[in-house]
Amino acid sequence: MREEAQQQDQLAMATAEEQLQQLRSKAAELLLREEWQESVQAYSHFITLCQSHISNFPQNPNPDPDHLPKLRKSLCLALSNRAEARSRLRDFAEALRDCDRALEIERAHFKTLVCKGKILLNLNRYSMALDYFRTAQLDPQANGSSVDLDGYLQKSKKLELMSRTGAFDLSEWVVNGFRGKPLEPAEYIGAVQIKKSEIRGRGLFVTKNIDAGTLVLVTKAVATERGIFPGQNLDENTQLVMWKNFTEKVMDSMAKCSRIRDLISTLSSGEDENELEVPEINRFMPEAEHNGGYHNENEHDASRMLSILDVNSLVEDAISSKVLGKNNDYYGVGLWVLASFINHSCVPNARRMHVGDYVMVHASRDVKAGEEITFAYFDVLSPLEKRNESSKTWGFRCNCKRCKFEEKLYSREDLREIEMGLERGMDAGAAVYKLEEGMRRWMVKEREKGYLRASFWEACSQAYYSEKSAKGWGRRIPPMETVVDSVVEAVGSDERVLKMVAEKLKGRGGGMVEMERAMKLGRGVYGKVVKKQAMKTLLGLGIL
Ligand SMILES: C[S@@+](CC[C@H](N)C(=O)[O-])C[C@H]1O[C@@H](n2cnc3c(N)ncnc32)[C@H](O)[C@@H]1O
Repeated sequence: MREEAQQQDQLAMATAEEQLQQLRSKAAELLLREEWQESVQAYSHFITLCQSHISNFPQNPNPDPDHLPKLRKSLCLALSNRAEARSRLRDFAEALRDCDRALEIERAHFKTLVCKGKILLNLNRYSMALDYFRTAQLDPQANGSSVDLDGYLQKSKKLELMSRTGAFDLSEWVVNGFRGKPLEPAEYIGAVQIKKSEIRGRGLFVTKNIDAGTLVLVTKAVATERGIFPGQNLDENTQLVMWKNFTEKVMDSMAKCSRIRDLISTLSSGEDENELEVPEINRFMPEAEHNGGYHNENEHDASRMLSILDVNSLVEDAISSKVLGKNNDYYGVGLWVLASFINHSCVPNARRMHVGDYVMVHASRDVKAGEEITFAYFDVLSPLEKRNESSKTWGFRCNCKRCKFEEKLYSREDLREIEMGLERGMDAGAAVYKLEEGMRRWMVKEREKGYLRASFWEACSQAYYSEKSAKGWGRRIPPMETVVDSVVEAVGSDERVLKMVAEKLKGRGGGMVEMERAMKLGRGVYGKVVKKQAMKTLLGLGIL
């Protein structure tokens, strides 16, 4: 009778064994076929069964002494493979959990170490990724493995260095006419902190003096949505579809990652902005420990999320940004969390450059320690009234110092006369002359002259573009360089100002001073990530 029971037990074990085998082969096959979702399901089934075998082992001891270690090994490999499949589905949080469980079973499991390293690289946690690749390299399997471990090691070292120093260089890509892949940037946070802003709510501030072109931050989008539309012709329906896709992508990233949920929860939804908490900058560091502590589901109800996206999403190709090497018909929208703390100002001091899914924010002029970093949400080389209209469409009334200054001055009849004159076709040189005269009468300070010249940029550029007009007005209007320097001092470098200076330089030739002015303006527009020779190529000054 006892023998019979034993035989039945053995039969049951053999059947269970077979079932495990079959499940494992099926999951492995799905993984090989890159059917990630199905493979996750099959591995989950296998893992549950395997775990129940392990926990029932004391009641059903197997005569094979290696049975338990074999089960544990299979479980470790299954967890590792499920992590791989989950990471391909970009479900990094669950994939990391699987890696950690596999490493609990086998501390130096080669495949899991590599998988965890790759996931950490994807999450921009470069130094942690480096640690895992280094540990994997110690494994004897590393030599015979098909994994390009050296490649991963080099990549994480390079990214770790870039993330620590901000030493990015896009020059090669620029010089090669944007052929091939641009450099893959690392996330980087320069000398900045988040503080209460006099403009509104919170803002980003520099903690030390920086010069034009210095990188302030590089951060990866939570999600982007892009398309090519001939003539940038996006009808309302297309816009709606893009927006819907974009919001779905953001929601998906939030569902998968508690860190993203936590960071998005710091953003403004446009309500009571002055009362919002001021988060520590460390919270946004890619290597920051995340305690997964965000739990309030209500905070992220759909309507609040839509408001957050409405207030904080950025269009890639905008007035204060540059997407190098893009097609003219390109349109892209995205959410970059840390960049969302940057307020608008009509005297902005920063611009951004979009490379892949990353945004690089850099100073567009020299900035002093303690100053707030701002960029232009809309065109600031335009008069007050036009800027007021633009800020209205953004849902706020601009609270910057230039607007306050110009509002006070706006009651002046003679200022309005110049505007009306220009509308009626007044000669641009005459308008510039009247403006300069007016500024003397109104006792406008040197610094503030740049504000008004930026407001009348259209007239200024016409007056200086045409040699005839510039010569005709001779000494009655200031030299172009004076106007350019004061406008750039006020609103930072701008492509239109740079183009004018570069064209004059090409036309008349120029000395060291002129070239240095053009290069500094170039650094303000493109950032120091484009070095001197590449900058000359961009400005078409290669032959000078
Ligand atoms: C992307 S957020 C900027 C960060 C925001 N201040 C915060 O505390 O999260 C954009 C919002 O900031 C405010 N804002 C930005 N620039 C402004 C300006 N120049 N004047 C008034 N409000 C501004 C507006 O409420 C706008 O909707």
